Amino acid sequence: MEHNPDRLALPVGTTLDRFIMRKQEDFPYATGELSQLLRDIALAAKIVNREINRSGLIDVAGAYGQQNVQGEEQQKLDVIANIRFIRALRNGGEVCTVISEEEEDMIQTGKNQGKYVVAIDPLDGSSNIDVNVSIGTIFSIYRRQSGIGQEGTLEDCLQKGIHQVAAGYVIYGSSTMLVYTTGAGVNGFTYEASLGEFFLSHPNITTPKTGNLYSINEGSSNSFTPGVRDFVQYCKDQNFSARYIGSLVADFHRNLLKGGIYIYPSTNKAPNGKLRLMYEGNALAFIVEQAGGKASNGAKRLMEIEPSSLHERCPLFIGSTELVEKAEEFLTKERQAVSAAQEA
Ligand SMILES: O=P(O)(O)OC[C@H]1O[C@](O)(COP(=O)(O)O)[C@@H](O)[C@@H]1O
Ligand SMILES: [Mg+2]
Ligand SMILES: [Mg+2]
Repeated sequence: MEHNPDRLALPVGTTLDRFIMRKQEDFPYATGELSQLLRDIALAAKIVNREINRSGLIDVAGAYGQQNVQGEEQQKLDVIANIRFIRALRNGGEVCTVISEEEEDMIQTGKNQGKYVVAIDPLDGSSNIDVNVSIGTIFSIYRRQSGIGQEGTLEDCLQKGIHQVAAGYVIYGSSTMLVYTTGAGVNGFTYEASLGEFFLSHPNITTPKTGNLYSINEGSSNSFTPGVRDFVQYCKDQNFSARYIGSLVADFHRNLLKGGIYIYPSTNKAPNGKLRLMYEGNALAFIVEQAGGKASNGAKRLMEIEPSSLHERCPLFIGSTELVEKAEEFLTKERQAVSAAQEA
């Protein structure tokens, strides 16, 4: 944000609700359901924000004692956030079906008139909850393909990222922000807890074409493929800074604003990487592209991957266009070397 010495004297500004309403006025034939859906998500985000803020004081921190569908240890806040977002989406009435990282199957809201399907990672970076480090929520919104009046179908849920009508994330950090796109740029809103409102703080976010930050879990470097290893070496040769929080939302948000690349590659342990296409990858890919950046699985545009299951994983290379393209160059060389070896 540009420094403005008068800023402190200014009123806080445009609320998220007013911003959504103004955008709605740009589309007089739109019915307002998507706008209402974004408001429902913002409401759930405020509730989850409250739970996170006081998690050290009341019994909502720590392990829940069960594993989710991915075989990962659930934290109490994973479960709470999942309940809160699903409840808000069900009560809102615009959504027929929700898919969540925390749920094995589709969740039918019972609102069969709803035109939309939502994919959500209710709490991202949950290993950072107990240590007061930034965590987040990630969501994608799709228009249903099946006819109104019945439950949403698997086909409604398994759409390519390019079909998202909106996507966003909430970062619960040193301040709480909601960042979203409906395909006409990216805007960020900062939460003012005493007023209970998100205010427009980062209008028209654009990401730098390049940057000097690289974010990858180098603890797994023994199982990186040669292309990834070479790209990481390239980053070091350029004297880039390594930054890795371990909460995708927080790592992504920093790089979006400052320029850089985030990588979660395929490794020996996780041949398709760790991140989930439907709950994490596609939403951030839509946002980064709308901000002028790029997202890829190393071989193709992430949003063009045809999903085949709700919880499928994908390698992720996301951030400043020049850096993602550079990483893709190294991966292309790796693939060429593999096929040359196979032919020999
Ligand atoms: O510890 P690792 O393997 O680097 O994993 C960190 C990544 O895993 C995740 O925590 C997965 O998200 P969840 O907390 O939603 O399961 C990402 O947010 C994060 O970037
Ligand atoms: Mg996550
Ligand atoms: Mg999660």
